[in-house]
Amino acid sequence: MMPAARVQAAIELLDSIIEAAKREGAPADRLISAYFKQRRYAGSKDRRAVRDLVYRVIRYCGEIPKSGRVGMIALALDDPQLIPLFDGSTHGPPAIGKNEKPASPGVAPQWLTDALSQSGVEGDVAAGMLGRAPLDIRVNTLKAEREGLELPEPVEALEAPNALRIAAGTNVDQWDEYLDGKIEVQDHGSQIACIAAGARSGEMVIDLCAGAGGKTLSLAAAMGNAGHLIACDTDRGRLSRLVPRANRAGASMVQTRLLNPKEELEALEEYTGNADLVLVDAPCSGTGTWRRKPEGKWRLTPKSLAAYTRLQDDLLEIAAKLVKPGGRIAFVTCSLLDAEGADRIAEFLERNEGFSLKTPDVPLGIPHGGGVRLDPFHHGTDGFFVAIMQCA
Ligand SMILES: C[S@@+](CC[C@H](N)C(=O)[O-])C[C@H]1O[C@@H](n2cnc3c(N)ncnc32)[C@H](O)[C@@H]1O
Repeated sequence: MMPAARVQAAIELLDSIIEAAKREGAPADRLISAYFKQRRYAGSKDRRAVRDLVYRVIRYCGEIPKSGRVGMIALALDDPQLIPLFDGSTHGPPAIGKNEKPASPGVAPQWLTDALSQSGVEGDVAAGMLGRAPLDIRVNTLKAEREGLELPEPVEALEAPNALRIAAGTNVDQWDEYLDGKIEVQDHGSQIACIAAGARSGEMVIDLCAGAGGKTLSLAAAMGNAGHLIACDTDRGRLSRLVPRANRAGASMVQTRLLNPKEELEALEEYTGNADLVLVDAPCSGTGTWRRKPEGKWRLTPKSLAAYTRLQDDLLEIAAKLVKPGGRIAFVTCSLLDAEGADRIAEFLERNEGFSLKTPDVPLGIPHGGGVRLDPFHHGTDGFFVAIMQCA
């Protein structure tokens, strides 16, 4: 593909990403894969270049652009090398018209930048949310130790005791060490959140929102496979992906339980008042994961944010019923909005006088809103809020 054709392809893709963001359609990475499946003539360099342009525009524009073209024009005004590629050639975009209004640059739509700013996220910290994510792995201590583990590529040891960072884009899932379950892909921030939860051997632990088990496997390793670890979720597909991962990791202690929304406690009746630890890794807006899915800033609405916060409250109430006296709740969201962190905790503690905050014992993070916060700018991790509440 000629460079101008790549720009035009990126504009077309942006149009579909913008449409999908408005009507809760497919995420950008899926739309990009589908686009190239139908255009086999595009080689790997073309795909990489188009993808890169698409994500640069998404990162660059704050408000959702009116069209892919005005988004690309905004980027071109910031990167003049792109301007001559609006050349009107057969497969390229028409020249930029004098009256064409470019999309406005920014971190996120105004309502979200305001909410972030009220949560203490501004300037470099806010801009850092749209950087590029590294690739972090966790050494699975059920099968290996970080010290002395030989891996095919150079790695950097991080603060979490089993965390390593490697070059983004490395295909670790083809490494023997991955296939043997000695390593897992897990963001450093997610590893820190599990450390904060402090799961110990022999405990009764409920991972209430286990998904495909990213944190479950980390908890199983911390527990040395001893005790009880119940991985729950309302999403059958995600839970079913957890099972082979647990097998590969040798996490034989993990039991899964599929929940029905609004009937979670019925399914977990036998554990009521019995858990040493309930991890609530709650569904959230994902503002802390914009490095991986920057279009998330265009997909979120005040209404969907409010729905997340209601669900977070409900899940915390469920956790409060499961935990035993002296036990604890670890509340985690991958969000930097106080609405999904400090505010949820404050309201929970108001409703539940028997619980008190415990300072998370973690090697990284900034105390914030009763818990700790991690962010891409300060810590090079995804954005996370983690709080621990102990039952009297
Ligand atoms: C942030 S994700 C969990 C990620 C996972 N813990 C990990 O580390 O990979 C939140 C999960 O909550 C699940 N969920 C949504 N509503 C739920 C509910 N009412 N009860 C339990 N899980 C729920 C979602 O299906 C989703 O998998």
